[in-house]
Amino acid sequence: MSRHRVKAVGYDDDEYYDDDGYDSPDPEEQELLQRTTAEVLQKLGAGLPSVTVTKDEVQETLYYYYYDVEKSVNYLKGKKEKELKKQQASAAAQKLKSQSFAFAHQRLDYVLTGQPGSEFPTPSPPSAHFSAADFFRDCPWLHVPSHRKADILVEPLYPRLGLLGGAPEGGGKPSKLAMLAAARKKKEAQSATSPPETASTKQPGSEGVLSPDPRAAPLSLSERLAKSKATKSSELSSGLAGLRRPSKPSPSASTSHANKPCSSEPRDAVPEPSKSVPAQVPTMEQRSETSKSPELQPRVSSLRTEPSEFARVIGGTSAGQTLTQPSQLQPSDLDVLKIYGLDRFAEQFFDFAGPSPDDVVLNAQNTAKGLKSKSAASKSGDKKAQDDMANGMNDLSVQEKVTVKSKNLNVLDEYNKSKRKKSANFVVIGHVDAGKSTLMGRLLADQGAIDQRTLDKYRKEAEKIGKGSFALAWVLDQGSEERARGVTIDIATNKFETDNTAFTIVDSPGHRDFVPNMIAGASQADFAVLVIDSSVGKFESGLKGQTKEHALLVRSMGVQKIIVAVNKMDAVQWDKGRFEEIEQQISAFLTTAGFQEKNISFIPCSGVLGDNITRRSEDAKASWFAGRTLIEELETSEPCTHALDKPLRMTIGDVFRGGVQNPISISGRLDAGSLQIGDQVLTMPSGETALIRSIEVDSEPSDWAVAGQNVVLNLANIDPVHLRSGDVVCRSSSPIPTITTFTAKVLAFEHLMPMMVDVHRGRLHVPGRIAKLVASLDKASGAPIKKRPKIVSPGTVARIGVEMDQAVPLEAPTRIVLRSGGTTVAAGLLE
Ligand SMILES: Nc1nc2c(ncn2[C@@H]2O[C@H](COP(=O)(O)OP(=O)(O)OP(=O)(O)O)[C@@H](O)[C@H]2O)c(=O)[nH]1
Repeated sequence: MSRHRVKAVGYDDDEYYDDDGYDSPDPEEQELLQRTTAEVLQKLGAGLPSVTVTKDEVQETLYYYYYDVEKSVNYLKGKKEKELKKQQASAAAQKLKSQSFAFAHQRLDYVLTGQPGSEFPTPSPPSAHFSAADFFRDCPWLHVPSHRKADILVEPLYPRLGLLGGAPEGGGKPSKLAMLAAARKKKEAQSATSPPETASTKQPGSEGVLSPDPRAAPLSLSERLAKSKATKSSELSSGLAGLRRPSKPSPSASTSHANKPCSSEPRDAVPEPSKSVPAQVPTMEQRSETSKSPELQPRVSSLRTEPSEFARVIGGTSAGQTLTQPSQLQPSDLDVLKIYGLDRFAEQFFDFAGPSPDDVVLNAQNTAKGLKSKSAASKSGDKKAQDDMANGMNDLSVQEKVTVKSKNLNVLDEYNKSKRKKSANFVVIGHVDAGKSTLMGRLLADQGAIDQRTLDKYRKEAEKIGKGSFALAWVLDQGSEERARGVTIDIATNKFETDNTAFTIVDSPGHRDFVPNMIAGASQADFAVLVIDSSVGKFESGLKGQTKEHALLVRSMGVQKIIVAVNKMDAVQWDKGRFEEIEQQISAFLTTAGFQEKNISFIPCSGVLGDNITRRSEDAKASWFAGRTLIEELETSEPCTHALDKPLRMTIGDVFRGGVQNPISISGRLDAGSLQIGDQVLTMPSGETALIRSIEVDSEPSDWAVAGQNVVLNLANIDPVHLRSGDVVCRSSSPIPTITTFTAKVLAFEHLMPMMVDVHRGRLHVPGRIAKLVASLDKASGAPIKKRPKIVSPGTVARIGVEMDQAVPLEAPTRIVLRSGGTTVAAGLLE
């Protein structure tokens, strides 16, 4: 019959089940089933009204209990009660879940938008207890024995309150700084437009003035504190009223605040969830609109931590005032901070748009001193500064082009027509301390190029540092190090004029360490003045030193005329024999070095005394000398002829910044060609072009310049980074080539072989190497004597191949000097 019973009798399933699956009950049994079903339902309906039991369930139970009504009712009752409890539990859990979600939603909504009319929600206690311990019960790693737990101190995420962030719990008396600031405020208020203090306004024992309003009567600090307590509590009561449910005003708001005037916003100020919180999440547009809502601001501001008394004193807000500045934080920032409970500190600590605490203090101090507040200045000036900067940036233009109108002169015609004096450069060379600078100082002084007053000043200053004998040398040695050491370091140029000639002196250093500078000076010279110290022993040491080297160098650089000033003759009592001895030795050497006898002249002189410089010596011991004085000898020296009609070449001696009119200037001597104002020139090796804005020739403004003249060119339309000493100015139509290798005919000063050398040309010097010895040459004819020698001995003329590490502007026939290890090894002509 039934499955239950059929199974009990042990029938096989295959035998039991017919095709339709079930056997159908007989009518008698059906009647019993109907009757008992009705009974069960009747009984269940009385006991469990809310529980719905289906007819099938009842019949199934009756069938199970052999139509026993009592058993079936009990079973069904128990079952339904269990189900009911289960349903209730799950409903409670669902309700809690939805409540939590709604609360989070409300908080988020409140934080993001600050909906007007909404109140900050507080979660209601959950109806069902949720135990985290139960939830993690099966997590064994959480059950750490207490003896194994480490003591870990976790620093708070936010700074502790105090000072400007609000006074600590319990208030406390104001700090010294607060008192000091209060005193300053008092001074400020007294000096401001407030009415003079009367007996009625002045409170006995007042310690300071805390009135933010200069028109208001000043209050003492104690009054201020008292007022702060009262106003704050009332303000909080009223301010928070809108945030709480009217039916449940928090009594703690008034009491706790009254007791803690400086404490931060109490937690109990946070209202409970309100039904007025809209369930619908507003759109972003709505949020931004509502966040700007003015009526919301007091609510937002009232959520902030109240400033401390010190902050109020410094900031000038009264106790009744709350921080009503709109938040500088974005709602999203606050949202994140709220998660960590930092929201109430956020606006204080991250409000960078407002004045910092330091600014507040400084502003207060400045205000007391009558200075302009930094914040005020910055606020008002910020926009202006930004605008100025933007405009300034727009105004800036690297490509600012200057146009200068050229007069289109025929410069050579102008030169020929001009009555300008011939100009001559001479370089002063010789061993260190031979007296070169002193001699030139004397020359300049005697020629009136330097006034007596300046000389006296130099003398005084030189005596002060124990170098009185160098006073004349200071005319040329202008550098502080040069003066302190009594040694010339770099070349110095100075000018003086005679009736016929404008002379430029190039005083070079005698010390061997500064030979490169001497080479730069020699490259600008038409002729040379070799100064020799005639003192006993000094002449001899000079010969071994730089006397010969300098003479050789100037000759190698193309100087043909040389005047030998046998100096310090006073030190040898104008000994004629000494003079003749020196003359003989030097003459022999110079001739060997390539100077013609007719181009060599000797003058016995004394730079210190000025004998035979510009005037004949009056010393009787010097009466044996009947030759020319130095100035007479200079006058007879013809400057070199220069290639005026050749392409423009000018080696830059110096680059300097002038004034506003002439920001970039270069100086040097024109080696070849000519130029005029308005010319476009090319600088090499940079390859940059520049416009000639103006020209100075021998310190005089000029429209043009020709080869041989010392000029200052004021340039435009070029960045100074493209200009360096040693660079060459030329024209784009005939640029000077830049090369890395060359062949040169040189006179060897030392043994030459394939070796590392420095290549010097004027101010320019670059590292390189002698790559090959092509041939040694006959001195007179220049014909090769020996091809590919392994070594070239000193005094030999040779043709060599040189490679340089970088490309430099060089062209034949340029004079070059090769140095190695601090000595000059060769000098000659680039072929
Ligand atoms: N007795 C005497 N001393 C002189 C004479 N000329 C220069 N001196 C001294 O020689 C010293 C050196 O003089 P400087 O003019 O500095 O010599 P210098 O050749 O220019 O020296 P450097 O440029 O450093 O190589 C100084 O103490 C001068 O006073 C001179 O005619 N007679």
